[in-house]
Amino acid sequence: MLSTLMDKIGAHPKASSRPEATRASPTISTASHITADNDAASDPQSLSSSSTPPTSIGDGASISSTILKTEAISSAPATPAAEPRARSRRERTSVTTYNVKVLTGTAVHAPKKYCKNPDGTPVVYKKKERRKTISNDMLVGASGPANASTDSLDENNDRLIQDGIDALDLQWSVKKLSRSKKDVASGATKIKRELRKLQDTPEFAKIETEPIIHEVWSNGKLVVEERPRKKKKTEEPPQVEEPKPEQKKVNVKKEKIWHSKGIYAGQSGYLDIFKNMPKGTAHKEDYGAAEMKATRRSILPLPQGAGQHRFAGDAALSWRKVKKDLQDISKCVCDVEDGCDERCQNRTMLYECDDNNCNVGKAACGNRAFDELQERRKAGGKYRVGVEVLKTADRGYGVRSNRCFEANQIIVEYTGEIITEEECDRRMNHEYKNNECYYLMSFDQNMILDGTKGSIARFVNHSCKPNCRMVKWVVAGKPRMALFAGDNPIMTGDELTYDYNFDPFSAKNVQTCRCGSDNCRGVLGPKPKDQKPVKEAIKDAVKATKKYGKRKFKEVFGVGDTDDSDLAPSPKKRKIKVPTGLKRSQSSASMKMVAKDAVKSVRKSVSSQYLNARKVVTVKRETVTTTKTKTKETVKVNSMKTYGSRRSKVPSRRSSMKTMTTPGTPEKMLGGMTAATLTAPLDVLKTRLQSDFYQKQLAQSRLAKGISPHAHLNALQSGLLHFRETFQILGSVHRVEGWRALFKGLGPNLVGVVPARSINFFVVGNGKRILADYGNGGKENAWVVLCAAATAGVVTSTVTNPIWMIKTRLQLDKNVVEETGGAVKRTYKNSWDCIKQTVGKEGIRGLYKGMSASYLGVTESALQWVLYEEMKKALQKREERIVFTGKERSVWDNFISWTGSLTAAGGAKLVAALATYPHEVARTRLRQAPLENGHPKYTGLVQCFKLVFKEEGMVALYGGLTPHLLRTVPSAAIMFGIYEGVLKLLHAER
Ligand SMILES: C[S@@+](CC[C@H](N)C(=O)[O-])C[C@H]1O[C@@H](n2cnc3c(N)ncnc32)[C@H](O)[C@@H]1O
Repeated sequence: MLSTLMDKIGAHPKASSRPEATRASPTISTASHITADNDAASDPQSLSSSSTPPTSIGDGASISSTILKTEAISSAPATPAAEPRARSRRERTSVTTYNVKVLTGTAVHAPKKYCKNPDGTPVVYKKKERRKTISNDMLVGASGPANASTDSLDENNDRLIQDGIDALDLQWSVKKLSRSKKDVASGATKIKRELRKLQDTPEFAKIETEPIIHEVWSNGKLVVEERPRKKKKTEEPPQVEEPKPEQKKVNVKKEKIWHSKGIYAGQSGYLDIFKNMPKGTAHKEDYGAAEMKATRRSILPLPQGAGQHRFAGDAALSWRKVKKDLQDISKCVCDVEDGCDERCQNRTMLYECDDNNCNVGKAACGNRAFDELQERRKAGGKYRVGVEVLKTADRGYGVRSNRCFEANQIIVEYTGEIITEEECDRRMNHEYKNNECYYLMSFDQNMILDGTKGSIARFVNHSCKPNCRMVKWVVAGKPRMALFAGDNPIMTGDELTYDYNFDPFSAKNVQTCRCGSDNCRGVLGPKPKDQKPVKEAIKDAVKATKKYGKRKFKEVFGVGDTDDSDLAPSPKKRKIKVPTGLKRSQSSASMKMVAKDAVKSVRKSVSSQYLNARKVVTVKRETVTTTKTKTKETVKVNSMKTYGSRRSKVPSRRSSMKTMTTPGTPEKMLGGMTAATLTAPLDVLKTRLQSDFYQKQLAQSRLAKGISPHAHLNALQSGLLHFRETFQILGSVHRVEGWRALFKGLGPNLVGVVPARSINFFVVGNGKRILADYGNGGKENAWVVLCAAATAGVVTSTVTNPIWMIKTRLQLDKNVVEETGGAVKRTYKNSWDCIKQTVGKEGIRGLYKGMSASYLGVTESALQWVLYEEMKKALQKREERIVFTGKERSVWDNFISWTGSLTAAGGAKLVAALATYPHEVARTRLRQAPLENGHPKYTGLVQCFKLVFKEEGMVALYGGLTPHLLRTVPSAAIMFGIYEGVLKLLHAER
């Protein structure tokens, strides 16, 4: 405005050079306001023209913006006419002064017309006085002219002050202000202290202290730009930083402690199980010390997989990926109207439809259960998930629904870690060795699905009348397992169950079923076979399989193993428990084997293989009850105890393992002693045939009879001759020495068999565990078994060699028997005499003769153990195949089942003996210790082998093989047979 005015009056020297009019023009006007006050004396004209209160937005803004003022000031050079001289800082601060004047109504502009002397001449202020205060300006002025009309001046002053008060929006009136006319006249205006205080505040002056640096108006709108960054004070040349020595970051990972077992293992979210329980319902004894600690402290639930299986250990490496092109070989042929219903080939084959194999597309397809489940999970919420864990009265934990499910609707996926059998074994022996319940289920490709860190589905219990079923599907080429509602809908609160179709494999593993249904089978066992008629769906499936070649019929359903009630055939589920007690002595390999076979069979179907030692132990402890009801009651009490307290007196799996490896159980002893007694004559014969005395006698007899020596015969002839001679000697011993001679050395044999067998079992059993634990990461493989067996052989030989030494000498005693007047004179009267004579003549070392050969014989027992394990596995697999296929057991099957162990034991011994026999001959000769020219003939193991081979040929190194085989093979068979038989009897009773 000022500039415009100046333009008009021609006071602006370079009007044309002024920057183009913008919204900043009010700035200029403001600047004019600023100058107005201070230059009032020098330029009252300009002051009067520019001292109107702000009336426009621009003005207002200008008043309230110091920045604009600052800008205006800084832009002063562009409008030199508006600022004839440089203003001092002091002047700029006068803005406040101006505003106060305006506000109080004492501003110079307003009273100009009044500030005249009564004669009409303008009042001339003394500069010094004027600078005192605003009021003083007026007051000084007012007191100036002596002839002023005091009344009119008072009136004017009052009005001016009232104007100011009004401008301030204060609820004051001039009259109320304690100001007397006298005061006014004397220039001592008393403005309230508060008002005076306010005068110097920016708020009072409506000045915004917060700087608005960039304020741009465009098209009538305010555009606020971002504040520019502060400039660096001084721009320093970029410093070349010296490379710092790399500090290695030590990643100190805080190790979390997870629940590895119990209800919260694997669940998402930390829960305090006692928190929300009504008072009195949380019993510590129900949960066990570990769980209590875990929930009370910061132990977290195990991380739950995102609904997917996870590979653990080497499993991922061994997993065969299904080739995409193979699985997507064909699409279903459904119509949109069908919506992939029961007739959908994918559905029949338990393949979930997806974009690759579905003909109708997602919107119309009704065969995307896992997809539906995923959507539900994604949406989240307790009720969409729909399941929760409950604690049952007598079956441990269980799962119930907390929403309704339609018939056949997917409920929850069974997820967990996919592990190899070896890993499974390791976990069983290490991580879970103290656990009472295992959640291991046979899965696919010989792998095990370990649900311990898996989904809640692992808690689903068995029922003989289930409301759900567990089905394995192939989803996008991967096997997945889920619990589906049965043929009826499920209501909120129902406990979810499915038929485990549990195969206990052995009577001792049978668990009592407590499902409480009217058709309860009484035990957790397989479905009765007559309940499984072949269904139309299976036939369809067979057709479909043939047609589409996706999965073999057996792979999908298992042979004839379907549930009548199932629309989609229910695959067979199998549960196997840990063999306990002495059975364990067959090593955990048999458990592994069971798992393995189950897995293989389950490739056909779903197999659930829960290994539950707790129940086994419970069942084992039960007393024999005659009626089913009574059994149930007994079991209930026992198992409730077991469930009730994890610290119950019921032996844990660990203790059962101890039993398994403890030596000296009656079964073993009885087996070993019976075998030794029955085969004693063969043992005598073998020893004699191994000795050089008998070999010499036989050679002489052959010479006398004109029979060619073995060296001149072919293998067959030599074998036949060997047999004939063997049985001739057997007859002659009986004839010449009497039947008692056939049992020479039985005493030490019976004495020795107990410690020998016990030590062997003990060392093998514990050796395997120790070697696996400390040398093979907990895995028990063939090498572990071999090393354990070798160690057992060395220990057993060392401890028992004196016994066998005495036995051998007693058996060979015949060669020094002399007939003297009808009386039989023998070298040794009995075992004790033999010991005395041996120690007396040869010292204690005499008792350890032949020990080097015995050590060599360790190879035989090691080989025997390994072979036996392998054969047992093969037999077990056979058994499983029979059970899984559900075929009728033939006589042959039963025969194999009963004689399998005998055959395995005998077979293993046969092969091992044939492979290592020469050490037996060397051992007998070293123990026999014949003299030649008054010196021991055989001085060491190698010398013995060489000499026998040189003097008598290779055949002599196999002397006594026939009776040895005749004895050891049946002996091994009898021993294991009696051992297994006694076990069967004992457990059948239990
Ligand atoms: C996979 S677990 C199920 C969850 C288990 N109840 C728990 O507490 O962890 C399987 C075990 O639960 C027990 N169980 C399940 N259903 C049962 C039933 N109907 N009767 C008796 N015990 C059952 C058996 O001990 C079985 O070995």
